[in-house]
Order: sequence, then C-alpha cells, then structure tokens
Amino acid sequence: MQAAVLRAKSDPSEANLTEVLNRGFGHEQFRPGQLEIVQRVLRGENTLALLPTGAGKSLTYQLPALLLPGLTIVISPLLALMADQMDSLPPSLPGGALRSDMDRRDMWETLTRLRAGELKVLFVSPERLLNEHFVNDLQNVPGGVSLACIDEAHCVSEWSHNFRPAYHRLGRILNDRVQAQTTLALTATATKKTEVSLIKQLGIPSEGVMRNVRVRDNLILSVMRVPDVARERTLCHMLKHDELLQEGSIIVYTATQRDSERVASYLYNEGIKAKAYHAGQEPAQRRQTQAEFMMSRVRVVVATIAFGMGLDKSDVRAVINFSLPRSPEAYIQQAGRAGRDGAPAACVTFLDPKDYLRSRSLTFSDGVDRPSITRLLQSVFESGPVMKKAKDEAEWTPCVGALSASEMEIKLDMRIEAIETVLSCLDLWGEGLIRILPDIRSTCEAQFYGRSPAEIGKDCPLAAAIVKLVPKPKASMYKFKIVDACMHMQTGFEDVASQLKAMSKNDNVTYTLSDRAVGFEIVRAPPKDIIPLAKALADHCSEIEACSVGKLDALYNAMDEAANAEDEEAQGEHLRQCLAEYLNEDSDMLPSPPECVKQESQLLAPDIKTLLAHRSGGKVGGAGMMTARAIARVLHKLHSPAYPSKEWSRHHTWGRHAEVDFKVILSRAEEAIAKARGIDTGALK
Ligand SMILES: Nc1ncnc2c1ncn2[C@@H]1O[C@H](COP(=O)(O)OP(=O)(O)OP(=O)(O)O)[C@@H](O)[C@H]1O
Repeated sequence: MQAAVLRAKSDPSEANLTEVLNRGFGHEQFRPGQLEIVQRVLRGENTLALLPTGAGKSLTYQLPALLLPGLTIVISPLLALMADQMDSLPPSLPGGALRSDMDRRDMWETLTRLRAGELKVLFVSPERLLNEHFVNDLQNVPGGVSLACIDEAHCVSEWSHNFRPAYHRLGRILNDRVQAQTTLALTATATKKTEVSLIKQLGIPSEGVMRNVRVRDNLILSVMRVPDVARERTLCHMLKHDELLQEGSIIVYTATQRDSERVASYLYNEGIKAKAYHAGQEPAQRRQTQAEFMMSRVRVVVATIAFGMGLDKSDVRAVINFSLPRSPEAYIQQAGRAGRDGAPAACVTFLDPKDYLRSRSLTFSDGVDRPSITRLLQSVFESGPVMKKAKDEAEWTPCVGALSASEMEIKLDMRIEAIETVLSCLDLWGEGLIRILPDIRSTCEAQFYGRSPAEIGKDCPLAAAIVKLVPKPKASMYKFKIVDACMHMQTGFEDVASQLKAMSKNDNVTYTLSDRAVGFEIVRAPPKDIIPLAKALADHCSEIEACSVGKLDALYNAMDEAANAEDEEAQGEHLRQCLAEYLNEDSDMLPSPPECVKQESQLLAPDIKTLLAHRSGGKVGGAGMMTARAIARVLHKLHSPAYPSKEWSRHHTWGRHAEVDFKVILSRAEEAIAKARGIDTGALK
C-alpha cells in the first residue's frame, strides 16, 4: 500500500491512482467523474464537483487526503453523519471530528491530535470555522492545510434550497485565514444560479466546475394524487401491499415534526416497524433510530429533512414523500437516499394542493421588508453608544455590539435566525462595514465567593468593569450585558469570555450566560444615511424569498403535470425532464404560480382594513399600525414573534386568506397602509 501511495504521489497517473483506489479503498475502478476530480485536486486546482447522489463524492477528498502532505479538513453540516463519515475512512487515513455535541474530553483529545499533526482528515461544522482559536490551530497545524473540502456546498449560496448563514462566510475565512492550498466543493444539487454564486464565493475558476447533476437511472420516480385525509391510509396500504416495498428499508419524509410522530405511530399501530426521526428529538434518541435503521432493525423511518442528507444505506428500496418537498433540489436529495446499491427503488410523492399551499405560506414566514430592515440597521448603527462614539472620535476604531433574541425578536418582529441572516448579508457585501461574531450569549450573571470583584479588579479589567457596571448587585448577583463590558473595556467578546473563564478558574467565581444574540463588530464608521443600505438589503431579501417560492412552485408544477401522465413510466420521464431543465436553466425567470394559488378574494380588502384598525402594531408597525407583512402573515395563519399564534389564532381573520398569493396580500396591504398614511406605496418598498 505504502509503495502504491509513493508511486501515485510522484506520478498521479490513472494507473497509479487506480492502484491506490484498489488497495486503499477496495474499489475496482473509478466511477464517472471521480478520477478527473481527484487529479484536479492533486494538481492544486480549486474544483466544484456536482455529482449525483450516491455517485461517490466522498472518495474525491479521501483519496487526495492520502497523498497530500498536510491536513484535509472536511466542512460538513451533517453533525449526525460525521461519525459515519469518519468510520468510512480507510485505516491509513487517521481522522477526527469536532462536533458541537461532543463532550469536552473527546474534543480536547481531537484538538491535541490535530496540534500534534497526527490527523490526516478532520471533519468540522461550518460554525467551528468561525471560532478564532480553532482557526489559529489550523494556521499552525504541522504540514499546513492541504485541502479544504466543503461538503453539501450548496449551503454556501443563498440561492440554494438550504442556505446556512455560517456557510456564507466560509469562502472568506478559508481564503484569508486558513489559507488552504486547494478548495474542493461537493454537492449533488445546484442550479446554475447557485453554481455561479458558489464559485464566486469559494474562488473556483469556471473551468473548475465538473457538472453532472441528474437523478440516477435506477430510481423509479412517480407521483400520486392523495387527498390530505387519505394520506396515512394510502401509505399504510402501500407499505403492506406494494411489491417493491416488501424488502429493504424505507424512508417516509414528512413536512413537520408533528407529522413525523403522528405517521410513525399510525404505522406502528398497524403493525409496521416504524420510528419517527426529527430535529426536535434528543440527540441520543436520534442516534439510536439512525443506528437501528442502518442495521435494518427498524424498517421504516418517518422523518423530516433532518434525516438523511448524506445517508449511505445501500438497500433503501423506497423513499416516500408524504408531503411535497420544498424544492426540486430537496426532492433530488431525498430521492437520492434510495437505491444506492444500483437496484431499482421507488420514489413516490403524494400530491395534495392543500398541503402545497401550506408549504407555500410557510416559505414567507421569515421574510423581511424594508421597514423591519431599517429598524434593524437603526438598532445596529444608531444605538446611543455607537452614535456617541461616532460623534466623539475623529477616527473610527472598531467596536462590538449585540442584538439579543429576547429584546429584538418582538421589537423587529423577526426571529433571531432571520436577524442573523440579514446581518450576514451585510457582513458579506458591506465591504468591511461589519463583521458577524459567532455564537454569542448577551447576558451574564456572575457570583463571587472568595475575593470581592473590586479586589480582583486590581489585576483583572473585567472584574473592574463589572464593579462599574453593577454598582448595586441584587443578592450578590452581578447581572450585566456582555456588550456593555466590551464597550467599557474597549475590547471584544472573546477577551471578555476568556477573562470570565480565567476568573472562574482562579477566583471562585461562578457565572451563567444566557439569551441568544447576534454579535457583531462595527469595523468602519457607520453610514450617515442607512436608507440606501436598507433598500439594497430589502431588495436582496425579497429576491431570495421569490427564489424559494419559485422552487416550490416549479416542483408543484412538475408533479402536477406528471400526475396527469398516463402511466408510471411516463410520469418518471416527465419528472426527469423537468428536473434536468430546472437544474440546467440559465435564466432567472420564475415559474408562474399554479392555478390553486388564488390571486383575489372577496373579503380581502375588508379584512386588511380590520387589521389596520387593530392598532396592535404600536410595538412594531410604527404609528400604531401593523406592517404589511404582519397583516399578510396573520391572513396566512403564520406565527411571528410579535403576532404569536397562541394569541392570534383566536382572531377571526387568522388564516382566512391562506389560499391567496402572499405577495398579492402584501401589496394590497401596502397600498392600504400608504393610503391611510397619505403617502406613496413606493415609500414603503
Ligand atoms: N469507485 C467506486 N467503486 C465502488 N463503490 C464506490 C466507489 N466510490 C464510492 N463508492 C461507494 O459508493 C457509496 C456512496 O458514496 P458516497 O457516500 O461518497 O456518495 P455521495 O456522492 O457523497 O452521495 P450523497 O450526495 O448522496 O451523500 C459509498 O458506499 C462508497 O463506498
């Protein structure tokens, strides 16, 4: 084996690499695309590999990792799968993983092995790369980082079906900080638009794109019109009687955690060995279900999308979409869990307009418009201390800030995740205006048992700051905002965090951190006028929202047309053709909404009027009015922080127009607000 590796290192020819493939991985020959990708990576050329699900993408980083001199880091969003991915490494590739759910001792052990240069492959979550200490470790790793592999790379792009804010900043960190010699991005699903933004962010040349996205030929794609009320019964009947479904394992995908529980127990009561799997369960329970499924002790897993991305079980004979997936990409991913052994496997989708309309509504849950973005930017750039600093200082020096979930979610009527996404956009294209800081808690409660804080404060700036910030502690509890301590000490969050840790280690101090927050650093002086910035961000967010809705509409249209085809074969053919067109389409044109999405409703105008008169929006809408989006959300039965379903589900307008296009309601509500305020609608956009 060693000799084969040496030969391939000095001459990475097809013959030499095939020998490593045989000896190191036990595979006879390369699958389509693998050799070209491996050779590009070994030449140090940045590459984006778009290969079908189950095509063997992992090998394209594993084999180079054996031959390259330094470390290969694999950035993966799949916490649950890191252990499996590590197990699939050949013995000659010592690997480690850093996951947020690991205990400290394991984490420490992996870090020690990393620093000692004992690892060849390291799996990490994207969030981990936002951690300064970890990036320092990578910079000093013996032999350097030879390859950065970004698994499920579509998550980097906001135009993908599964964008993750932490992934958004990845390109810059990899380029500027980690300085990996080569980047390899892997995904099974990316439209042209996603591809363009991916290669831009990750610094991949256009000739470095290896594109082969398609649905494997052994997958039998079909669709069934099943009304909402008959879905469980139909599923159960299929599982008991469909010939293809009598062997192997089966995954049923549902849209919500509640559905996954309900359907799993329905099947279980019908005598089918089924278990639920979703992100709301305890990690240990999820791990156990996954393990039982992999060992074929549980035949059917009823799961949300939390299950399965990257899952490699060879004999999954069917994937059944109990609900319509959110996008063609999600559909391809989910279907791709089936038939990985190459034998025929069924991918059946249940289609019901009511179910689709609910998914379509939910796509608008986290959207934001210019009024909320303006208020968000005001909170960042126009807070008292920032304004004072801008006024007092001739030259701007960076300072930190934080928006906490408990304060901002209701004030802005945005979930903290949405706040983070908008600020991530600003981080990326604000040309160094702000920098998002990872994983922040905004409030600290500290108790001193030995020496007093004043005494400790003689050589600890944080303790001195605490004395100033909390002159009168309640029951000897010092409660303060971390950001206030940063401001006081003119330092960053990391410094405060490390001083807190040091105090708790040396000085008998205990502390708890609470209240999730988005932390940021204002690097350059804030803009004098935030309106143009708010407008640009709002336009961008609205484009992203339209793109997500377009994905769902495109899939519904394709399924709806396929359902009219005369037989299963014609259905599959039609679906394949639609998916290929969708993925390879170059234009930005959005599909037109299906007929079941209404463009008008009789009672819409009076209901908007009722909500405008409600005046509940004193807290969010300004001038006591609800915002247009808040109105549209209520009419679509969508919960939001300032208009929670618990309170609003009793209102007679709640969900009354869920079949009307959300965008139509939004613009009608904007017109009504503009009229009520005597302004032009353009002023609201
Ligand atoms: N050249 C090869 N010959 C035979 N089997 C291979 C080869 N390359 C990879 N495989 C096997 O194919 C299976 C799928 O590989 P892998 O999990 O890397 O797929 P993938 O492309 O990452 O899929 P997904 O996108 O669905 O996660 C694995 O069991 C792997 O061992």
